[in-house]
Amino acid sequence: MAPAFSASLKDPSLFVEKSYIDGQWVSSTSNKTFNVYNPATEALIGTAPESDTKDINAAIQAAAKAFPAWRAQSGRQRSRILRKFFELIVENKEDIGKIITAENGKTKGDAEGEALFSAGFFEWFSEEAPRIYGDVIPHSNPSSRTQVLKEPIGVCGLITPWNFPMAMGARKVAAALAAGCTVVMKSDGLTPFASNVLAVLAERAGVPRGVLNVVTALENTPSLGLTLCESDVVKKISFTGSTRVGKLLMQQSSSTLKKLSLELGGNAPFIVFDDADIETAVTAAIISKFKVTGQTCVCANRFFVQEGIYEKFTQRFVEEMKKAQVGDGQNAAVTHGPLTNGVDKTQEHIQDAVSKGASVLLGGKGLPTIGKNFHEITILGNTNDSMKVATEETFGPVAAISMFNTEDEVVDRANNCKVGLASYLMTSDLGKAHRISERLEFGMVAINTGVISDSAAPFGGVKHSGMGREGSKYGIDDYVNIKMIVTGGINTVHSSKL
Ligand SMILES: NC(=O)c1ccc[n+]([C@@H]2O[C@H](COP(=O)([O-])OP(=O)(O)OC[C@H]3O[C@@H](n4cnc5c(N)ncnc54)[C@H](O)[C@@H]3O)[C@@H](O)[C@H]2O)c1
Ligand SMILES: O=CCCC(=O)O
Repeated sequence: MAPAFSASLKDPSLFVEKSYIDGQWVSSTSNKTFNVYNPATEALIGTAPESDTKDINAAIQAAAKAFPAWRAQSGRQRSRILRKFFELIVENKEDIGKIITAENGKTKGDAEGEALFSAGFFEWFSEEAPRIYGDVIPHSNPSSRTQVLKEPIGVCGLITPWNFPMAMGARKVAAALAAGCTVVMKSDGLTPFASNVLAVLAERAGVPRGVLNVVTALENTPSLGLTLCESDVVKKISFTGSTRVGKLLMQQSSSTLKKLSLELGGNAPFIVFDDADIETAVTAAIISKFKVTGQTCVCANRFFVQEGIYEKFTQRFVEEMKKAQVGDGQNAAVTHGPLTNGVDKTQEHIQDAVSKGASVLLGGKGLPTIGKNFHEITILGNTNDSMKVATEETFGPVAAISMFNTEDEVVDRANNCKVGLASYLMTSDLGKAHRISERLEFGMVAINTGVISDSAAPFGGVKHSGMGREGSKYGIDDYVNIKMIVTGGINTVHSSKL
């Protein structure tokens, strides 16, 4: 028998094959489980409970029971716990990285980077927790006073994806806990174990029982999502994933009129103007397109390169990406791991583009000799806006490059999509950078960089990319209700004049 995966960890207790409900590690009451496989080796990593509606209802009840005491703690008290949480993630980053690589496939560097990215949200929100200020507003009537309080919403249902199995949960949990909310997190069935590490470390950091509950499921995911949406006890849903599922959750939440945060799909334009610094543009393109082998929601999807720089940019981009090494993310020499689940869509998009006239400048094929989830790093030239690489998010390692001539043309083409999450523009002209940024219909614009995310920056989209913001000083707003208190009958004549 192969040694258990947990034996490869410095601290095997970080790897737990259960759900975490009301401070206990539990199986599903149905006793059903599902298997989790390494996308690189296809080896079984472990099994997790196939939780059902009874299990998630137990988690909802636990979160409701824990809410009054958690909200009653001061922001400073919650801050100390969140700070400890941050420190524990940093201390355990190597083991966390190993778990992320095993279940998601991303490389060691990306996986440990994700651990630190996750830790950053706990650090940031530990600093925000004591500063959830209200307001005092001058009333129109001189004998009245108006105060505004920001109060925690209550129990929150968090649904997270597989592409950042720890960080997308951390982004939500840290903000929710800082605000004084309690949570039920439904992790992704492909990647449940890094989410479970959050529960292990929450307990060690001193998060009281019931405040954070983590429920695992694969096939039962839709029914658990429905239960969270339809529960009157759950006051808010925060979801990261596709636009299709985000819309479904919004519909399902209408009967209980929940507050929603939806971080959904993107179709990011990456615009390179003639006056761009070529090396800056190539470096940014590599990061934004091929991070996690093209599986991030902020990955560049459509490259628009101005006529005068098209050949030079394309040639340098291809030259650099030829150095990429695709393989098992555990291997230190590997720069790009397998796809967690997107080889078919990647192939479909390439074939569609080629059939409509695109040229393959690099890669183009799957890599079944390494494993069914591997795909070559691919760059396509001469793409156009009718191809699937332009109309849909590929979520795979394909850079689709097309040429443009004028500012107006590129702004129109970039905005010509239903979604609006991330966008990138490369130029040395400051005026143009501002002008174009203001015309782009996207929640986020990156100028001369391929790195868009930071715990201090508001992350989120417009149009069909969703609503709400995560991280930053705005991130808390998604987890509080505003309460107004008006006091009347205040005698405005000072006592000395009475
Ligand atoms: N905006 C962001 O921050 C962000 C981050 C990561 C991924 N994404 C988007 O997610 C998509 C890729 O992920 P995917 O295809 O796995 O997305 P998906 O929407 O199918 O899955 C995301 C999560 O939703 C869960 N889910 C699926 N059906 C559900 C249902 N009926 N009820 C409740 N939960 C359900 C899945 O188990 C998973 O945990 C891309 O479009 C990407 O852009 C967005
Ligand atoms: O994939 C979604 C989030 C990725 C990021 O914040 O960089």
